[in-house]
Amino acid sequence: MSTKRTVVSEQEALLFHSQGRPGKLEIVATKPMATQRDLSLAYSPGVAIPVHAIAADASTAYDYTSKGNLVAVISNGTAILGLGNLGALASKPVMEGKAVLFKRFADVDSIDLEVDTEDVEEFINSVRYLGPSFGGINLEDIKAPECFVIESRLREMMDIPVFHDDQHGTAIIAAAGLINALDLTGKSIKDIRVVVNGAGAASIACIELIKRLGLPHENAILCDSKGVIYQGRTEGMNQWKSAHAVVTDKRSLEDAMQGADVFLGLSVKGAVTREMVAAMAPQPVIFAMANPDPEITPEEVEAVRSDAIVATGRSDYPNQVNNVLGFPYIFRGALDVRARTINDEMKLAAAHAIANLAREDVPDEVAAAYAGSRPQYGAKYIIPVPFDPRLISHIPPAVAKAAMDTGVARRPIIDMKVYRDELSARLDPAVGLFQRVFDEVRATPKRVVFAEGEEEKTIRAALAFRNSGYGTPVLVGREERIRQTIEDMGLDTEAGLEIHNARNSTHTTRYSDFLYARLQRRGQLYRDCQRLVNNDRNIFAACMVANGDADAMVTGLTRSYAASLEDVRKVVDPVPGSRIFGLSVVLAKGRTIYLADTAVDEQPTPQALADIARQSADVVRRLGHEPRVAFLSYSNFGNRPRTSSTTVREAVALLDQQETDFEYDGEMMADVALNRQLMGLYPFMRLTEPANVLVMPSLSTSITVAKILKELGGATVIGPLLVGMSQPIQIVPLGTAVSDLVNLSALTAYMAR
Ligand SMILES: NC(=O)C1=CN([C@@H]2O[C@H](COP(=O)(O)OP(=O)(O)OC[C@H]3O[C@@H](n4cnc5c(N)ncnc54)[C@H](OP(=O)(O)O)[C@@H]3O)[C@@H](O)[C@H]2O)C=CC1
Ligand SMILES: CC(=O)C(=O)O
Ligand SMILES: [Mg+2]
Repeated sequence: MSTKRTVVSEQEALLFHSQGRPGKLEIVATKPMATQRDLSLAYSPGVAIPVHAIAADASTAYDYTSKGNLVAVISNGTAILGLGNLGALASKPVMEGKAVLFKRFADVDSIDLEVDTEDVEEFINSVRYLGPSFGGINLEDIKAPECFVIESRLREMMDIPVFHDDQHGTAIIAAAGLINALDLTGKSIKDIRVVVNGAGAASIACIELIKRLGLPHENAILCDSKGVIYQGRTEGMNQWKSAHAVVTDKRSLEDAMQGADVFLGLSVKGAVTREMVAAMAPQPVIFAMANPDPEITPEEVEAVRSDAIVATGRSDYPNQVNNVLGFPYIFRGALDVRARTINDEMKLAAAHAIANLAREDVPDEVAAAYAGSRPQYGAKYIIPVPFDPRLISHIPPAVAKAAMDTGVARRPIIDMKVYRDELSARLDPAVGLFQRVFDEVRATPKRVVFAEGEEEKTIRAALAFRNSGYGTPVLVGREERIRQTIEDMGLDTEAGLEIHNARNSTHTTRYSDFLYARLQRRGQLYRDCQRLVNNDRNIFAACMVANGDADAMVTGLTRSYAASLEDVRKVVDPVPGSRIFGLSVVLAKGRTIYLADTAVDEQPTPQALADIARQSADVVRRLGHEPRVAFLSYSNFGNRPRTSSTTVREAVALLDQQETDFEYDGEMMADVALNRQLMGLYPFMRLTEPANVLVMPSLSTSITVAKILKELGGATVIGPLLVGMSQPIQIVPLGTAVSDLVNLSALTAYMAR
């Protein structure tokens, strides 16, 4: 529930998709392919053995291939979101998107397949023979009524789950939201009057599931582009619409909305007016779920009804009723029991699991996923957000259990508690961490000054910073030049950006006075200070922060780290008693590891290493991790004592003499620090879990390690964060990419809170 709306521009969306490797997906091998032997095992001749095994017993395909964790997202693009029939190829970004959401939220591997036909038989024939490849089929954005025929025929033909997400995924989430909305308004499903706008894939499935929950047939009115679906209507009808036709004299959506308790919109943008909402019953429930733009916005509803419970399909309003809350977890549960199908019992189990989760108290670590504001079950929180880390351990077990209870599970789960723990462990904790940090920045936006304001990369980062709702970017540079660059790049307007030209700023006298007071006894005349403020953008930007005109600063794209640091140090001091150093954040293999010092001290003394450990532990805690510090060297606990390992040992001994509130130990090698089994070789080790903070013996080691991890290890390396300054100021490495610059700016803003 972000308090600030995230706006993405068209350019950003295109750049996001085109940058680096085009698209959002790649395929990665799970086995080594390095040697002749690997090749002999993976391919001929070794591969013949699993071939024979599978031919003899089909169920072993789940053991020897990726089938059991692989879902195909298949579309023909005839109903892409609410954008209409734009064809198979145009649907690919959405299908790739669904595939990556499968991975991100439930660790399900997924591939998109776009089938270029609108013919029902051709489509069915393209999919029906693909069963051996996959553990499940997620049909997507196929328009009604063809989708009903396609899904039901494929369900009959295939022995794996075939699930049209726009139908059932949406129905499950809408049902979960409705269960809670009715609970909150004290209305019974037996008594309410429901209007559904749209009579396509999503709407028909929603109304069917809600009727299964107890809504009487005659209490629901469906509308489509021709108005109310009444008994006897002939225009634009089909058997699925007819099944929900009622006897009524209402003919338009406007008529139907009179006195209705619930509105479910699965149609198109702007289909509902304020007048229609005003005419609804007290405490109306309005789910305007058309994507990307709802039938009516929450602001418009709010203008006429303060007693409504409102949901949309979007992530930037409270109550996101979107099938992303369901499909990753529903398939996770179905795959884990090797289900033959996803039946109604499994769908209802998922709906209840989601509804129940919203009623549970939100623990501290989960509150973090909610943009700093702890959600409380109520009108603005009827349903969990997609980033709620509890979804993975709540929904799949409910789905799996229902599959087992209804006899469609081919491999029952023996111990649900163990299964739940395994599910939680599947999520990458780093993603959650940064989501939390960035959400908190959005909740308390900051003014961040970008010293190198004329650089194209800086401008892009500043616009992304603004669009992400992190705060107001302040660019230092010449206005004309910056405006021209923005125009040349074909980018958005500069609205929401501030530009300060150091040469004609009204602040320069104040900053020169400030700088002179600091530097007069360091050999600088007043006019030297004036020149620095006027000419050096790092000095000007740092003065803005030091004088309270900005909350934080970012620089470094165009100068060496050391030169930028030297500039900044003229204006800002370290925190008294603290040391200045760099802390890099490494995200790799689902782990977050912090490396220090990656920026400043070439050959730290034992005291410096001890200080770096202590200060790193503080920062890591502020970022939401419990620090476990390993002092690294080329030896383990004195087994090869030389000068450099002795320095590290002395650092540990120094910390031993101080009062500390975090785990640390050393010296040790990196593999011992990170690998639980190897840790076991040293039973006296004081770390209870593998380390997450690695204090490196020297600058050259730490920077080398960070660079190798990034280039060869596939790790994301953020930073280094500059630690120990009395103001939140960050220096990025030369040539940093725009996305890293945005991440570091957001982290800087976070540190400024
Ligand atoms: N929030 C979520 O999770 C989800 C949202 N959706 C959204 O629901 C919408 C429909 O998707 P889907 O069911 O897959 O698409 P379909 O093409 O299957 O159905 C679209 C339906 O909308 C109706 N419609 C179109 N224009 C209007 C109008 N002005 N007034 C009333 N009804 C209208 C069509 O009427 P007719 O039959 O007369 O042509 C049709 O019944 C999309 O906006 C989609 O983004 C879908 C899935 C999930
Ligand atoms: C969310 C989704 O699947 C849709 O709008 O089509
Ligand atoms: Mg869809």
